[in-house]
Amino acid sequence: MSSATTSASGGRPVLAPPPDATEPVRHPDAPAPGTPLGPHYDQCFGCGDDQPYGLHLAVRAGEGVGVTAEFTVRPAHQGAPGLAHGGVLASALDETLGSLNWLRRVIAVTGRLESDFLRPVPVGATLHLSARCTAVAGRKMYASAEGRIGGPQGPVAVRAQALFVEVGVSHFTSNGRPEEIRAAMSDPDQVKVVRAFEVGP
Ligand SMILES: CCCCCCCC/C=C\CCCCCCCC(=O)SCCNC(=O)CCNC(=O)[C@H](O)C(C)(C)COP(=O)(O)OP(=O)(O)OC[C@H]1O[C@@H](n2cnc3c(N)ncnc32)[C@H](O)[C@@H]1OP(=O)(O)O
Repeated sequence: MSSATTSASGGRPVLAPPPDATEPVRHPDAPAPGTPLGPHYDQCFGCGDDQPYGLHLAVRAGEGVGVTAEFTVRPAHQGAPGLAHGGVLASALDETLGSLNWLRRVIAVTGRLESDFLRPVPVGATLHLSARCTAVAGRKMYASAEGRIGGPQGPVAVRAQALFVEVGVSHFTSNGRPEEIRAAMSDPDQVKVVRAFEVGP
């Protein structure tokens, strides 16, 4: 019987890139460091402007295949009184990590996300996030992220390692609820986002 940490990788620790992994490549048209990436979908819980209880994460391109982001914890994000819910913090890490794929112009979804919660994060605190892609192997993208509180140089409160898997647009059109897919396809801004991915490197 395979262990929980090796089951999806044929015996290899799942978040360690395989020997044939390569360095991530930043797409030539990736936005300059410091540029806001903007939401990939206005209803996204992580980055969407139209999600009232969402994280409204503001992600910016960094150097190489790296990003930074800020997320301010609101009362809707509590787990214990006055403290952020761990699942919400994991969502902030997931969204930040997911946005790395925009710099590669690859559509990818989270396959595995491992999170460490090192310090409690109070309501009102801003989590200063940074993420970078560490390796690519075929459709798999390996990445890590951390979130600091009290300022960009403050102590690390959360961190994560993740594996994203490249997918086509059909991942969404075949699996998403038809009414949201129809609405997204009739939104010219959303179609622009999809086209940008489809041009590819
Ligand atoms: C107009 C309408 C369209 C709109 C489009 C808008 C564009 C928007 C742009 C961007 C959106 C991005 C959204 C970001 C949001 C933040 C990120 C999220 O939260 S995403 C949601 C959570 N994640 C999922 O829901 C995935 C659910 N899982 C799956 O769908 C599949 O399991 C999937 C795609 C991950 C893999 O399935 P397979 O059948 O394609 O491929 P297999 O062969 O199973 O895996 C490929 C390789 O990956 C490894 N792998 C897969 N899962 C693994 C795991 N959990 N752990 C370790 N390795 C894993 C496998 O071992 C395999 O490796 P080997 O090639 O054999 O070496």
